[in-house]
Amino acid sequence: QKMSRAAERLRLLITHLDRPPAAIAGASSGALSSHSTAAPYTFGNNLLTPEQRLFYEENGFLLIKNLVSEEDIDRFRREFERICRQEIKVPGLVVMRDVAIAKSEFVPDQKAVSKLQDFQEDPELFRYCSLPEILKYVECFIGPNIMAMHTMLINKPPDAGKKTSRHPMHQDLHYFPFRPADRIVCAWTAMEKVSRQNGCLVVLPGSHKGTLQEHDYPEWEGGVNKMYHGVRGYDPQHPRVHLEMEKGDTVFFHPLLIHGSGMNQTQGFRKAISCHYASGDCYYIDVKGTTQENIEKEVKEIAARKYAVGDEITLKDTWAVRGRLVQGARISM
Ligand SMILES: CC(C)CC(=O)SCCNC(=O)CCNC(=O)[C@H](O)C(C)(C)COP(=O)(O)OP(=O)(O)OC[C@H]1O[C@@H](n2cnc3c(N)ncnc32)[C@H](O)[C@@H]1OP(=O)(O)O
Ligand SMILES: Nc1ncnc2c1ncn2[C@@H]1O[C@H](COP(=O)(O)OP(=O)(O)OP(=O)(O)O)[C@@H](O)[C@H]1O
Ligand SMILES: O=C(O)CCC(=O)C(=O)O
Ligand SMILES: [Fe+2]
Ligand SMILES: [Mg+2]
Repeated sequence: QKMSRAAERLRLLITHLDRPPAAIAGASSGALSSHSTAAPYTFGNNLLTPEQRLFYEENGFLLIKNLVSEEDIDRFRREFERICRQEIKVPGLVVMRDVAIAKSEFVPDQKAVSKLQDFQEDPELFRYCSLPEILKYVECFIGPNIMAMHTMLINKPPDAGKKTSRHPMHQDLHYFPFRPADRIVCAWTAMEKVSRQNGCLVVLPGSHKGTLQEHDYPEWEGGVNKMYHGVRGYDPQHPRVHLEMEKGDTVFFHPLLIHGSGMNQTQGFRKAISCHYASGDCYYIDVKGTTQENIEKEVKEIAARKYAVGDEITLKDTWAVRGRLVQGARISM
């Protein structure tokens, strides 16, 4: 059988150097030595086609059409609405409002909620993180031991006129005190059609091959949401790709991939659900003295207020309590 060009290129890239998942399950140090092979960002386990694998290696993301069923998405949407109406209370859940309305009167309605974070204690929403169709792809990027570390349901509101619905270009690794980066992946599923009009994801292809950059609040006149840091000195000339997606389409992306989302110029609330996964054999790092110190400071301030704890809480603690094993073994996380 004749190989496609992508398959041939990939074969040349990974000859003799591939890491079969079986070998990794028993030898975690091998799994963790990132960039030790010519195809460092993926595992060859026969799910990804050579074209898909090469695409992720080169671009740092992979879009899979129609991965999550309409029925599941409708269930997540109904659960989200129940939470907004305050019919259920979920331990640990963060309900975020857009900065443009943060100081106005609260109404228990989805119009007041721009994002849910940390829904790991909500069985219905957390079902997303354990969906077999998601996990089989996650395994291609981070191996068989899988922790769900960070969960979000984003309800990007119609822009209130100050462009605060934008999410500045950033690398998710800025928020994570664990490594290696190559054993972390985000799954992001569109809960409805997302387009440039309602603020789809925007990515800089190939940026995952760079290093973690300095992040800070962008200097935006209309205001910026809490913790929405952007890469410093963002170059608007860099080629961007807008990821327009249909309901159920899912993009997997690397935590160093620079991405953001534009303004929502429609009257609808643009919904997506996502989970960041890390390998169970990742390890925590101390971010002191690194570019991540500024976000650590903010996280600690919020944790101190929310849980009335002092400086003894570490950034690592805030992650270790939220992480949930969804497949394989929890080794060092
Ligand atoms: C990879 C991944 C991690 C990347 C990302 O997700 S980047 C974004 C990360 N975002 C987050 O982690 C969410 C952070 N947000 C939160 O923790 C919460 O929404 C809070 C900002 C703490 C507000 O929650 P809560 O304290 O329950 O709300 P309150 O209504 O009592 O407001 C307290 C003070 O915060 C202000 N506030 C609320 N929402 C926002 C906002 N969106 N942007 C900026 N400031 C905000 C609010 O005005 C109030 O301020 P003061 O009255 O104390 O001056
Ligand atoms: N100074 C900046 N720093 C960081 N990110 C930025 C900056 N300016 C814009 N962005 C981000 O770049 C991405 C694209 O922004 P933009 O507002 O152009 O959206 P868009 O979807 O391309 O809209 P349009 O169709 O109007 O061009 C968004 O993620 C936005 O938040
Ligand atoms: O859904 C979006 O707008 C992007 C959110 C995002 O990138 C994030 O919260 O890290
Ligand atoms: Fe992000
Ligand atoms: Mg624009």
